[in-house]
Amino acid sequence: MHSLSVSGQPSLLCQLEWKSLNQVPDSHIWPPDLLHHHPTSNIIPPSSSMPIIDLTAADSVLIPLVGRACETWGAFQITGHGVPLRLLDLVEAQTCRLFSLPSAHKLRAQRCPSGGVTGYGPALISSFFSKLFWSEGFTIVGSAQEDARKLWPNCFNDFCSAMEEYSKGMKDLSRRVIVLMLRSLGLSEEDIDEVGPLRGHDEVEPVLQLNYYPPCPEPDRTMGLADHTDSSLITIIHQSSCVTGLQLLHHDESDNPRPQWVEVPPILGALVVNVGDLFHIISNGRFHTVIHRAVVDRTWSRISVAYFCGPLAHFKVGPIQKIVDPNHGPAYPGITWPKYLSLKKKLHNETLASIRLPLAAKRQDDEKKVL
Ligand SMILES: C=C1C[C@]23C[C@H]1CC[C@H]2[C@@]12CCC[C@@](C)(C(=O)O1)[C@H]2[C@@H]3C(=O)O
Ligand SMILES: O=C(O)CCC(=O)C(=O)O
Ligand SMILES: [Fe+2]
Repeated sequence: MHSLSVSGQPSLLCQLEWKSLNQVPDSHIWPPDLLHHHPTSNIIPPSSSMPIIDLTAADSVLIPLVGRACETWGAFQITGHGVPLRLLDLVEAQTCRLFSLPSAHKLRAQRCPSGGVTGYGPALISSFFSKLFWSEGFTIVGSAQEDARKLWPNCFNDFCSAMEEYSKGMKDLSRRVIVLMLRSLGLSEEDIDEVGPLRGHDEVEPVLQLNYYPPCPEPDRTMGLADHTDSSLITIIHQSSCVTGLQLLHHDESDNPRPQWVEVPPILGALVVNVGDLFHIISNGRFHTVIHRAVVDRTWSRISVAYFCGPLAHFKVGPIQKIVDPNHGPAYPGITWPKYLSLKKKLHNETLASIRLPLAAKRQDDEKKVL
């Protein structure tokens, strides 16, 4: 997927020696208005909690559960997914090994400042903010070999084989989850083969984002990873099992008129599935693309490994015709993943709104007015 390019990241990497700091430097202090909008403390316990779905159940049980989770939360945790704990521990250990390297060493694999996607650096969305994130990232598109060689010229293999095995596991799992999601929209197995975004799934280059959030002396003054939606169809996240950090913005319509940040509790061996922007598009807006962020902890560091599952680069993703209500028409045009990403690098959280089509009913009204 070399056609993916997200540029505009800060060329100067402010690489901190996190451990030496006993307060947050100005470069990482987030303005109170941004933090005020989304306070990191005072999280009201939600009246319902995020769905946890055990994939060992029968498909007939899973399909409605998955559908409801995607419509109401845009995210859910999965257990019984078949990815062995050994593999989750392995990928976490290799991620830990990478981020434990000395700063100067990690910078050898720095993401190319003029528009690179792969390599070491702040998360790509960091270019939208004047303050830096309390985190480090490492992005792998396809093979990790080139960058891993720069980090460990003589022993890059352990890292690469862990990432490869993990990506393979995630690829199979993402297919399974996507099929359940499509079935919940009313598509049959045959429909999925015909129209589904899974065409060429095996050839899609895996995208992995490794995130490291060091302990922070003043966690309420900074941000690990600011609120965003993922561009993918779905993202599968493994988070370290003892520290909370991932939060979802959830709108609990029954009780609370305002959306609230809800913590995603780490559960040993469970994985988090996020609905991304592209699935929101193919479901014609029925599935909720979830706004999420990561906050940091005073005492503990945290690691997460996110697998972004998207369609083949040339595949145009648009609302699936069979599920579009003819009275309203499609809410979005067809778009490829690389095209969507290039818009996202300019518009960030406004991207979906920028391509949304007026409702067919409204279009007809407007057309009548012109006549
Ligand atoms: C395939 C993808 C998806 C990307 C861009 C590109 C490679 C890295 C991904 C992330 C990972 C971190 C959050 C995010 C928001 C970011 O800053 O970089 C993601 C972004 C997206 O989902 O838009
Ligand atoms: O650290 C986390 O749990 C979230 C990571 C994330 O949202 C991402 O990589 O896109
Ligand atoms: Fe994300």
